[in-house]
Formats: sequence, structure tokens, C-alpha cells
Amino acid sequence: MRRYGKNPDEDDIRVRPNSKGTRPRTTIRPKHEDAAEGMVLTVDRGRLTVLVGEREITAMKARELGRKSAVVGDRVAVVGDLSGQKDTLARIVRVEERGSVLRRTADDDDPYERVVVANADQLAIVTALADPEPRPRMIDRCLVAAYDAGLDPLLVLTKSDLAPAEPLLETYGALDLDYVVTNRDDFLTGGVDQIRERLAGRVTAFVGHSGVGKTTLVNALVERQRTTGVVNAVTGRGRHTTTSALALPLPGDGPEGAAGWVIDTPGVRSFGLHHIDPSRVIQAFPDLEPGTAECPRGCSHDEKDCALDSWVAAGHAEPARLDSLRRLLATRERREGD
Ligand SMILES: Nc1nc2c(ncn2[C@@H]2O[C@H](COP(=O)(O)OP(=O)(O)OP(=O)(O)O)[C@@H](O)[C@H]2O)c(=O)[nH]1
Ligand SMILES: [Zn+2]
Repeated sequence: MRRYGKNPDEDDIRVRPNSKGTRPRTTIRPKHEDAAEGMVLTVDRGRLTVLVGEREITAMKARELGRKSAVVGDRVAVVGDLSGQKDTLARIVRVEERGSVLRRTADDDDPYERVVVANADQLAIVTALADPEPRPRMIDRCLVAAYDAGLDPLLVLTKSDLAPAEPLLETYGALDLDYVVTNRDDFLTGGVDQIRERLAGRVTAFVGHSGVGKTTLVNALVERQRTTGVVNAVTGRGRHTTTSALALPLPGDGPEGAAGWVIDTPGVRSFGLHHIDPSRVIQAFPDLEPGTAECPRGCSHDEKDCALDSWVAAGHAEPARLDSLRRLLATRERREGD
């Protein structure tokens, strides 16, 4: 699977300046052939902050885009005033095809599932080992969302000074999940390198419930940021005013001049799992998947004849994993955030 960020040279989402003549053009596009390519960093009430080269500009959707949305992480083509000066406004005339989408669940205020992050290739699931207690169900839901969106999950276990990681990791042992264990004291001694390594050259969306230490972690990661440009300008605006995700560059060189991207997602209470087929849910449980071979056709995996019970009874997987799968299947239709 091609994922944005891993092989920027092979990326077919980008519009290369010299691609004229080598590629067929659609009839709509020539109008904006001189458009600049950018990446959406955040969205605030119809105003989008777009990184174009080294410059951060404010833009809005051009009318011709219609209902099509542009979200954080989107590659967009912009025209108009690209100076980035105060009170200037550019127009987004095109949203490039997305390599991946993360959706959030519909809620009472907004009945539609919406894409909140585009083009991420990794999902960092931030969970505290204590205070607050880890929530395996929430982790499972995130895993399902990650697998469904084609993102590599990365379990980030924080506050290791308060509790050991082993019990939780044991539960997920069969999943062969990539994980990092962190704590605040490590950050002070440069201990974020372990996680930095996992983020290098990639676009990683960070999710986690309030209080797990996500902000502490993200700040440690983006701290040594160049003094001008993206981070300071964006964070200076006051996060609380926006429910949008926010793309933050990791210091160093790489695609778009950053060593990788952290996409902080304050507004994502829960992922939209409504659209996910039960047969895809099972993909988040590779330890259980082989056990479904003997299931009756169209098995819900939560019925009397389900073969998973005997699979687990035979010792092929942990009973806790099957419980987790079943809880997930049962709660998939609900709108809960945990
Ligand atoms: N013991 C301990 N406390 C931590 C650690 N990291 C963060 N904290 C504390 O946990 C609390 C929550 O941290 P935040 O970084 O604000 O957590 P958050 O997930 O961003 O939560 P919100 O800001 O509510 O969204 C703060 O009081 C932090 O000081 C850690 O490694 N160990
Ligand atoms: Zn079954």
C-alpha cells in the first residue's frame, strides 16, 4: 500500500511543476496550473492555515470546490494572495486525492461523520498507564479505526513512573503491536528519542483522552522548533478556540521541511466506526482471525455457533482478547467515547 510520507519521491499526490506533458490533464485543471501546492495545518471556522513552502498562509475554500471539504493533512492547490501577510486570504481550488482518512463519529450537534485528518500514515494511541487508568476498550476502538483507515497503530503508554507497562502489554502481546513507553521525567533527559524514531518521516495522528499526557508529550516533541514559522504562529493563536486537529512539524529535515508531522487531535472524542464492516473489525485481532475459519457463514462472532469460543478454549488466544472483540462488536453502533 502506498502511504504518503514514506516515499515522498514516489508520491503521486503531489503536483510536480514539471509534470506538464507527461501526464494527461483533465479539462478542469488547466485553469489553475499555476496554483501552489500546500498542506493544511489547521482549520478554524472556514479559515484554513496552509503551509506553502516555508510560508504559512490563510485560505478559504474556493466556491468551485462546492461541498468538498479540506481538512488537516490535506494536500491542496492554492491561488491568489500567497504572501502570508496579515489580512490576506488565498483560495483553495483543489484538494488532492487522499492517501488515508480518519473520521470522527457523528454526535448530537452534527449528525454526519466527518473526516478530521487526511493523509496520516500512523495513529499514535496515547494511553496513560495510570491516572487515568488505561481503557482497553478505547484502545481497541482506536486500533479498529487505524486498521480500517490503513494506518499503522503505535501504542504510546505514558506515565510509566506511576505504573508498569507489562500488564497492559501482555493483553496486547498477541497483536504484535508497536509501542513506546514514556514518562515526563524521560522527556527532561531527552528520552523522547525513542518515540521520535517512530515518527521520523511520517505523518502521525495523535489521539488520547483528556489527562493521559498527550499535550505534555506533543510539547516535548515539537519543543525545539525553529523560532519562526508554523508552530509558534499556530499555537500562539490559542488552541481552545478551535476544535480542528493541528499539524505540527517535528524539527529536522524531511518532506515539507520537517522530520515528520505530529497531528494533534483535540476534537476527536471517538472514531466513526459505523461504516466499518464486522469482517474488518476482526482484522484488528490477527490473533483471533485464524479462529474464524470454522465459523458459520456470516457469523457475527457473538453467537452460539461461533468458532472463536473453542479457538480460545484450545489456548490459541487469550480469553480477554475475545471479550474485547465482542465488546467492540457490540458497542460499534453506539456513540460512546471510551
Ligand atoms: N506522573 C506523571 N504525570 C504526567 C506525565 N505526563 C503528564 N503528566 C501529568 O498528567 C496531567 C495531564 O497531562 P496533559 O499533558 O495535560 O494531558 P492531556 O492528555 O493533554 O490532557 P488534556 O490537556 O486534558 O487534553 C498533567 O497534570 C501532567 O502534568 C508523566 O509522565 N507522569
Ligand atoms: Zn464467529
